[in-house]
Amino acid sequence: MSGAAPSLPAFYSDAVNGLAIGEGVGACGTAASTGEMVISADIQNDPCWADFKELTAKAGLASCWSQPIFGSSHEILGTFAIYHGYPHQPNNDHIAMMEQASQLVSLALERKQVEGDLQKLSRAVEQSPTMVLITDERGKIEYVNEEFTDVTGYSLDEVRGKTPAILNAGETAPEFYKEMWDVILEGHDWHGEIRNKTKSGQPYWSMLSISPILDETHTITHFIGVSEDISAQKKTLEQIEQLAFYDPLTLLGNRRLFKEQLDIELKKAKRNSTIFALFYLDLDNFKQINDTLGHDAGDRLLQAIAGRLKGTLRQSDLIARIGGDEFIVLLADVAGAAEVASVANKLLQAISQPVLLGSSEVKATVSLGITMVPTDGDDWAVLMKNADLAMYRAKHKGRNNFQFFTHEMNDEVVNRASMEQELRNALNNKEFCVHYQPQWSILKELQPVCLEALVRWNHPERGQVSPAEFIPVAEDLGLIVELGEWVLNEACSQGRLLIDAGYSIRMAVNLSMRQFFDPELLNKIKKALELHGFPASLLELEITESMIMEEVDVVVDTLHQLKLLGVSLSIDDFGTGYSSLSYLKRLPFDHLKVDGSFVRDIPQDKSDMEITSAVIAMAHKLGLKVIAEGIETHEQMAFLRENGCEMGQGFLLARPAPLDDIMKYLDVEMDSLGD
Ligand SMILES: Nc1nc2c(ncn2[C@@H]2O[C@@H]3COP(=O)(O)O[C@H]4[C@@H](O)[C@H](n5cnc6c(=O)[nH]c(N)nc65)O[C@@H]4COP(=O)(O)O[C@H]3[C@H]2O)c(=O)[nH]1
Repeated sequence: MSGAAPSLPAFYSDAVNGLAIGEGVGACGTAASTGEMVISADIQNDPCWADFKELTAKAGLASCWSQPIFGSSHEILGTFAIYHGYPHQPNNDHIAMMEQASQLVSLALERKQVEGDLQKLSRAVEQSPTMVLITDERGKIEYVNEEFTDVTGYSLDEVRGKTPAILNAGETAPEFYKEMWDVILEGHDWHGEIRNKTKSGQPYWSMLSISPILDETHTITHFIGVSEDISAQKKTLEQIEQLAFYDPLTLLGNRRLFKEQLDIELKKAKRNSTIFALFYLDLDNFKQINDTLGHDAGDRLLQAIAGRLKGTLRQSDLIARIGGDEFIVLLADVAGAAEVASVANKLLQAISQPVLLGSSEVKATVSLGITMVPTDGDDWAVLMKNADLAMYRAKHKGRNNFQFFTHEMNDEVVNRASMEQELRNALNNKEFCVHYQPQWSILKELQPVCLEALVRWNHPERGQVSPAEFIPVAEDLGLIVELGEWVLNEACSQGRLLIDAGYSIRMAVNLSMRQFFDPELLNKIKKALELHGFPASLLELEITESMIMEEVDVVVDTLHQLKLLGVSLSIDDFGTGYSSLSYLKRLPFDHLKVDGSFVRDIPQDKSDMEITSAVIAMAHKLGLKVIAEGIETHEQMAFLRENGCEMGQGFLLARPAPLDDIMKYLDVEMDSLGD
């Protein structure tokens, strides 16, 4: 309770102030609590004053009549009370007077409350952190708040009587405003984002809500606009979008953006019956460049490639970077395959021009797969798969070329899937066997010095499947580790049988990439040697040149550990990789096998002959003996001998065959073949 009573003693008012209302808390407390008039004609004998007898006696108050004051919604605002210094019972006139007085007080109190509310409201609007603008029904500005002035630079005096059109940045179409007015004039609220400008002409994004204010006859009297400057949020959103849809390194679109754009292009092409082409590009030697020149150089190369793509293609073509060194291009609205092929050629040309990365000049090439839309498909997943398959075909065809997708490529994938399944069962079903091909010393007398173990798959329906076909699949599936171990054991056990029969000959076994990087490799080799009692000195492991280019440190370490076992090592398919001389010098190889592809065209291809003789000379400088693969003719043999190649292998000398068939070469001197 709090009281306002100028004629009551101050100590009395102080004592009463702050008391909780309730029955028994004097006449006023009881009236406020019950909503009924309370007449205490004799305070000293009135139970509701029991706790305040002394206080009232001290104040000289003997009677109190208290009437509740009701607000317009019949809520109790307070009480109106009359005290007397003597016990006093009111008559009807007194009661009527009390009721009238309380009504008058109610009016005064309510008015004060409304004024207070209005004041609070206007202060809230004035100091609101959002912009508030009020116009009359013709759109003439009557009021703007401080925030409006802060953001736009316009004071109320400057804009009063003008329309909000002064804020129009001129970047929004008139139809937009027309639609907005249609909504508001219908008496509805409108929300939206519009581009405004400040007094100094600075454009900004405004998130705006406009509400018409209606009177009791539902006529619009005013409009109120509440808005916020959302330029900063917009900018953040744009940045997020940039990150979500663009590759920060090359500033090209990313996979997500490309997919969206492709969907639009697909619909367009369908509507207009046009065709377009999808290119999938993969850098051929990116890993090598990255590994040798570092990631910064790799990044700059990718930027350079992106620049070349942009420089070669039309502005309307879409380009995206969708992975580390993978780009994708959509060539919109093309006339046909010939045009597409010519663009592909131009791209290969542009990309293969040398790029200067710091002080090194690098030549990058790409393998490019092409799929045509809608001929090859009309859906993102299918098209991507097609282009990817075609790109892989381009890789297999020697890189730096392009290939169109064909449906046969798809069939191959299906075949491969079934081969995967069959391969998984082949070991258990004992469908593999090992053939051996002798390697011969060729310089003086022709003598078999080693037998290379070559695995064969006797497929129950397809007959013998070439290892060139199934080894890569076994490698991908990881099955090669188990298969390779089986071949190793076969070779050691057959080698042991040969020793027992009086022929001590080296057995060469191919190691696949997965086997080479298998942490159990050394243990497995030791175990095989022990199990079959085959001496390490007679086991040769063939490791391809491409394998030693992988994780350099692991390779060097593994090769040295193998060497410690006592086995000999040969570097296979030499000439097909990119190994550097200084690197080779660090590796403990015994033999180097010149790849058959160089031997094949001797003596027709002069450059192959030059390469072969250079490789032989280089190998000798490194202290390695050379084995030439794929010798098929006497001319080849003569050339290799002239160039000092110590050993040879090929159909001219012996084809791979089961060990029983190979035994004859071990019995017979073969001098006659050499001439
Ligand atoms: N045109 C022609 N070819 C000749 C001639 N002399 C030998 N060849 C073939 O050349 C391949 C030599 O083996 P590679 O280069 O290690 O190439 C091998 C090797 O990389 C892989 N491979 C075979 N067996 C195994 C194995 O047990 N483990 C692993 N990891 N790979 C194996 O499969 C590849 C192909 O093996 P094959 O089909 O047996 O093919 C063999 C052999 O039959 C010739 O005068 N002319």
